[in-house]
Amino acid sequence: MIEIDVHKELLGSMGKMELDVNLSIESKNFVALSGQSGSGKTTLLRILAGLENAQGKIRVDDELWLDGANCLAPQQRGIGFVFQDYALFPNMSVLENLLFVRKDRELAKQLLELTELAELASRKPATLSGGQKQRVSLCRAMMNRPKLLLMDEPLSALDPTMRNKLQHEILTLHKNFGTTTIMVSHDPSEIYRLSSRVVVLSQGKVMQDGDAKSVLLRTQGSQKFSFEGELLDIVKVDVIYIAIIAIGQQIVEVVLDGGEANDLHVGDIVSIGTKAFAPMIQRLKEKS
Ligand SMILES: Nc1ncnc2c1ncn2[C@@H]1O[C@H](COP(=O)(O)OP(=O)(O)OP(=O)(O)O)[C@@H](O)[C@H]1O
Repeated sequence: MIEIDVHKELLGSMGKMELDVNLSIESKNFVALSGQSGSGKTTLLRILAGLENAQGKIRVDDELWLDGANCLAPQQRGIGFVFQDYALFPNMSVLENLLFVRKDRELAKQLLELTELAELASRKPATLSGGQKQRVSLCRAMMNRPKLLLMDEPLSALDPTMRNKLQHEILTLHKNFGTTTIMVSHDPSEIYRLSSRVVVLSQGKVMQDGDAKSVLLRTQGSQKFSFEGELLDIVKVDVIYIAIIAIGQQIVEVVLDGGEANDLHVGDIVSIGTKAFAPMIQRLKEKS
């Protein structure tokens, strides 16, 4: 069990902001940490890793990592940290990067095989692709068999196919090693696939905390589904209007009646939902 009760005054974009987080996390859980930019996600991970000071308490099983002024050094905490930018040692080979953490060749071999990196063991990071580098940093983080694995948007620089592959590898390592994992992510499908719990921060506070379905699902009432998107254009074709809407990486067209076309403006954030077969479109936020 990880018990976190930490406070720290931060300098947010709108002035002072209090990071104030109180969470209990069951061992072996996979927690996704989400929230807008500047909400305090990275700072919370850094406090857990011991890379940043804070007031309060962190207890991991029977160890106190933080207790008022007493702070356990990062290297004594049994954590693994995976950063967005890989943070590998450029002058060391893949294998040397792993052995730097712990001289356990057996474990390094096992990790490299699990992540299909065995062939690349003697290569330097500069000769690897982004996905391969991130796998190496994941393996390196597992080398000290961490109690707590912290990952700060580890897959955000990768293309969707590579993300998908690494999501499976992350889950395999998380399960095989019995780690408790906290991963910062903004990607709903990634969060849904990987996590058993989602914590959403806003302005340094926990705003939502629950399973992925209850936190992420946007459908309400009798709607069969709904997506949020940005209205890019309204095009008149003969007597009908067509809304062009960007949803994530996709663009869709929805037929509007004259009233809807008059009411909506390019730049509005809208939701597209359907009851039975008729799509409904509603403005969520007017263009500012
Ligand atoms: N040591 C610090 N002292 C004071 N303020 C800090 C410190 N570290 C970060 N901040 C501020 O705290 C706020 C939260 O930063 P943080 O990096 O934790 O946000 P985040 O949720 O990870 O954002 P992003 O998604 O953009 O990475 C920011 O406004 C940042 O400038």
